[in-house]
Amino acid sequence: MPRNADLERIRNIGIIAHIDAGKTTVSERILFYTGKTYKLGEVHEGAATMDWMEQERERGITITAAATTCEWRDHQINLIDTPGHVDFTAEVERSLRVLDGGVVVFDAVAGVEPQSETVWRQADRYGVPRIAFVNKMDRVGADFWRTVEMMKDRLGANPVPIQIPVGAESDFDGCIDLIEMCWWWFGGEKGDKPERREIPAHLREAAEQAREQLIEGIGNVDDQIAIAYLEGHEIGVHELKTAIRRATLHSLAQPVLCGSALKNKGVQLMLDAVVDYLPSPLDIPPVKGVDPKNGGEVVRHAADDEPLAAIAFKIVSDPYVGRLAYIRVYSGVLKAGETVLNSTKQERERIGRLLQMHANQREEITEMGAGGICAAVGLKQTFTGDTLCAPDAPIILESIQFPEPVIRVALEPKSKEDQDKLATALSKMAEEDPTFHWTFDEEAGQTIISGMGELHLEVIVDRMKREHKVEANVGRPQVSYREAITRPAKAEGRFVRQSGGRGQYGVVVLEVEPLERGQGFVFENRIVGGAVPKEYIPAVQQGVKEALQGGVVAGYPVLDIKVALVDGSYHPVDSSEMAFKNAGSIGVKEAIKKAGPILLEPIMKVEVRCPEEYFGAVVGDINSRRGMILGTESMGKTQIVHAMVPLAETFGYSTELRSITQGRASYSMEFDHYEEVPKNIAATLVKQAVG
Ligand SMILES: Nc1nc2c(ncn2[C@@H]2O[C@H](COP(=O)(O)OP(=O)(O)OP(=O)(O)O)[C@@H](O)[C@H]2O)c(=O)[nH]1
Repeated sequence: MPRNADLERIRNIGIIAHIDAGKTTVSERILFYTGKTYKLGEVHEGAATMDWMEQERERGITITAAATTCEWRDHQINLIDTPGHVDFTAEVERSLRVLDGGVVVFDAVAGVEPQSETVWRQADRYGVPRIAFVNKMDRVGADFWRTVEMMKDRLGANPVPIQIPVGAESDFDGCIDLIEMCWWWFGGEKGDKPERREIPAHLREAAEQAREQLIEGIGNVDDQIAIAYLEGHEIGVHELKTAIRRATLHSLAQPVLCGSALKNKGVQLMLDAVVDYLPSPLDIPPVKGVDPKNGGEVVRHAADDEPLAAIAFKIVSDPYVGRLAYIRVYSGVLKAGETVLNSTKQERERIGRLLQMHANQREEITEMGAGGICAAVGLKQTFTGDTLCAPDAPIILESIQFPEPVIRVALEPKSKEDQDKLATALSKMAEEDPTFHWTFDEEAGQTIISGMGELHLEVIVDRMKREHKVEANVGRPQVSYREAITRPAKAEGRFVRQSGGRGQYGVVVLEVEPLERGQGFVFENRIVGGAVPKEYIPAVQQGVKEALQGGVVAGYPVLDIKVALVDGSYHPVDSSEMAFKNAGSIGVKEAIKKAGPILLEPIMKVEVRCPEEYFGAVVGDINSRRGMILGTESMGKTQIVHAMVPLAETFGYSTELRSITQGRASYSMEFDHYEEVPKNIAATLVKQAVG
């Protein structure tokens, strides 16, 4: 049996956190203690097993989410490593889509950082139950309780510490378990010999108080504990653990643990908590989808005897086996050698081999049942987010939504040979990463790549050079502006050529109106009485859609617009799809011109942390970048600045920040929303576009 645990003994979890909080180190320790790796790799010396890609090793960041299987206390844990950097949101989104529970790792010195905030909100959206691990308790400035308070303030979470630290900073010496009321001390060279000890006398009172708080915290969200508490009953270990599990599964509370992954302290207790408090596939609601035949709702339970329903959540091109698709099975059994239906594409696909991935080895398996995660070789047409199901019981599961790229860079291959290799390389990378797009601009003879931020594209260019051996000149990063309209308008689009022979005839009347931000494009057919015959309506829609790719202000794509086809006329002989398509394009451009078109630019949410003495310089610099300060906070001697800054003004920010703070500040940045470009700047952009 590949999925060598009963369903209730499976945990599909992700380690999620801000960059540098220690996810990779924590994951490494997990694999060590669960016996899958025998050597502890030091992340930044490049030995870490999870970070297998070359740049990940060099940069010390985890870019690709890898699914890894390990065992703990007779439970199978499928560990999905997620990247911390916001430029890789797609990785986080897709992981959250298939996780059942999360371990959120915080740095005890930095507390709650912006990416933890973003991921926390994403996890809320997907209803993922969480436990928190306050890592780096050994660092100078580590503060367990401050991190717990920040979880309340910044995340609106309900953190309930189930441990308290013994000592802090260099004196950090294990954790007090508030449920069993004992001290866990981590002996052995690798912390692999935990020892259960009496709580030290000087911490007895603090532990009693913290246990009281824990019971109160759980009592606030759990009636059984509330009643036992009010009636003054002694609450037993089992009773308390079950109540914590209930509260965690319903996302009413988040158990908080502490430790130091680097110093090998606390990780085993965190694994215990994964088993004790995070959901099995049976604890999450049955998955829902639609029947592609009639659009009706279909529900699938996590059981092997239900029809197959699975989702492909990651495609990678693997150096050994080629195209590899990571798959989460929700119901039924996925079998090697069988044909399944890709219901998203309406294509049948044959599963070649199935693999279970461990950090440093892969195991060939014959099948994977409900609740499991594995990788399949041989799928040709399946992409991220596609549903795979039984051909006779089709279902389409909700796909994974990815944001549109906001930044782009032009590439010019150095030689003819590079030119040929470039397209192959970029196609491969775009297949793996849904937030990375590329196009070839015929007019300029340039290849344009676009993505979610400067770092995102830097990594792509790096991979292009190293993995695919393509040499290219890289242009300066450019903002992907958008266009939108500000008021409704109406216009006619005529495409009429009738001078001898068979002519062209298509006339449409279109109404446009602005939609709320994020709504994209909506087309409505309001023709009554056949002013435009039915068979030409898809052509009109197509013409409109193509025209929206290049707006009237400066040629950028038009967003958030509703276009209604309200009237028109046709000719019995001269009308054609081509004529109506052209009429649609002309009509929508005319309407947009009258609808107060504007240019929009991406605005980034920025958080900077710096020592007090640099606060003025940091704020001044943000102001000079058309930034808006949203607020500031202090945390000890560190100042935290929250701001919104247009993407166009953020290029090269890391270098500038380093120079004004002598390298003592850190920042994070992510796309937040689009806003109108100020008139004077828009005028320059328009001039550039025209000229
Ligand atoms: N002092 C201390 N340092 C730690 C601890 N855990 C991790 N680190 C260090 O923190 C740095 C970041 O750790 P990683 O494990 O790479 O963090 P990450 O969150 O995976 O980072 P990304 O992959 O870049 O998102 C490394 O230098 C680690 O050695 C800890 O418990 N204590």
